[in-house]
Amino acid sequence: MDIQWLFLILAIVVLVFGVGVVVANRRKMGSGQRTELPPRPAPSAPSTTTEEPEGDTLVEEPPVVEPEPEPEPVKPLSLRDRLSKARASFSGAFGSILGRGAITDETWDDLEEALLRADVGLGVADGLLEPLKERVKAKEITEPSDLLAALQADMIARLADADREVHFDESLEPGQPNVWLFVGVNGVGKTTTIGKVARQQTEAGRTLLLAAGDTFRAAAAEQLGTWAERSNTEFVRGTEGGDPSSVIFDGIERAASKQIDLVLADTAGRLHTKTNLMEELKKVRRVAEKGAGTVTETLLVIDATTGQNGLAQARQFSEATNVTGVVLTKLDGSAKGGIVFAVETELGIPVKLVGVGEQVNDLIPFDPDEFVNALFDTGTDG
Ligand SMILES: Nc1nc2c(ncn2[C@@H]2O[C@H](COP(=O)(O)OP(=O)(O)OP(=O)(O)O)[C@@H](O)[C@H]2O)c(=O)[nH]1
Repeated sequence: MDIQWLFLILAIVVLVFGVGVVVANRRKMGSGQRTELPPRPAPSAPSTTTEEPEGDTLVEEPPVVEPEPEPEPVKPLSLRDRLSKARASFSGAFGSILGRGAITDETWDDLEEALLRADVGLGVADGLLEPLKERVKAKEITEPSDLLAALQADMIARLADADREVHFDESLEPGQPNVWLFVGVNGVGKTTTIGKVARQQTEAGRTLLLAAGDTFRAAAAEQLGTWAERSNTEFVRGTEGGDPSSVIFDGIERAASKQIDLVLADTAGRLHTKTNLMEELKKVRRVAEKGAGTVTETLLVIDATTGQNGLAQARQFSEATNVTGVVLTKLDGSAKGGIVFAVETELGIPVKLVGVGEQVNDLIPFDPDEFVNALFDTGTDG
């Protein structure tokens, strides 16, 4: 064989062997890489893509998002929760009465004290307890628990039969707005109450205008303006120290021209001039009735924390103007919820709405059953 041919055959053998070794090494390396891959992120990792070699392509996995834990539902406070201070006036007395096991002289002292502390007034306290004493004397009631149940029922009965509707006259023509006047001394929560009513009435589908007839304090008008913005209602205000009646008159005229359903009118609780407040309120009412509107409610706003003082105010206001209902505010912070009984029994004015907090939904229709039951429900207070 020619030496050249020998070299050529040798070179081919070496080449074939070399390629075989390289391919075998590559295979080996390929399988080694796979085992050295970093571990896959756990499903809960926030990363949204996972790279995993599969041949030469990168596979995108859908993001693994763990569901957010359900937020604990916020339980709205019940009337019972809001009345914790008022209930405290009763719970101590009820505890001692039930603890004694029999109806004694102390039972009557405890009950009278609890009722007076809650500010129902002496007349109402006597009116509630005297008939019960007769029933105990006649052995119709013998157990302390039955006595408390009878008192609870009598308190509910005393508040029954009142017309608690806030009146809106649907029969008035467009251009003849209903007018609700809000009266009461400063700081009782008039402006806040108007804001809450505005929101509720707007949600009920009525169109509204708020008239800032309290011209004593510029801040009061500004506060009302903010409520008007929040509930997207029309708003009329006057100059500071201006005539409250004219602001309300202008408001009613504007509402009439725009065919607005309802005007909520804030009034002064104090005046710049020496004019008597009550005379001013009479004038407000006269002027409000002069134009296109009809006053269908005059709501007296009373701060429940003032107890019997509130009663004195109610008497004065009702003598000056035809008060058709009471709004009792701040019942949530008051131990003197008994004022409800004093106002209704002594003045015959129904409590129509109660304020139980500062938020827009914290104004609710007054429900005697719910109210009295909340006062007596001392079960879990300890
Ligand atoms: N806790 C509680 N606070 C209330 C309630 N109603 C009103 N308030 C608060 O009482 C304060 C006085 O309320 P306003 O609405 O400004 O009282 P006002 O009668 O208009 O007083 P002036 O603006 O001074 O005429 C504010 O801080 C209100 O948030 C209620 O039902 N519960």
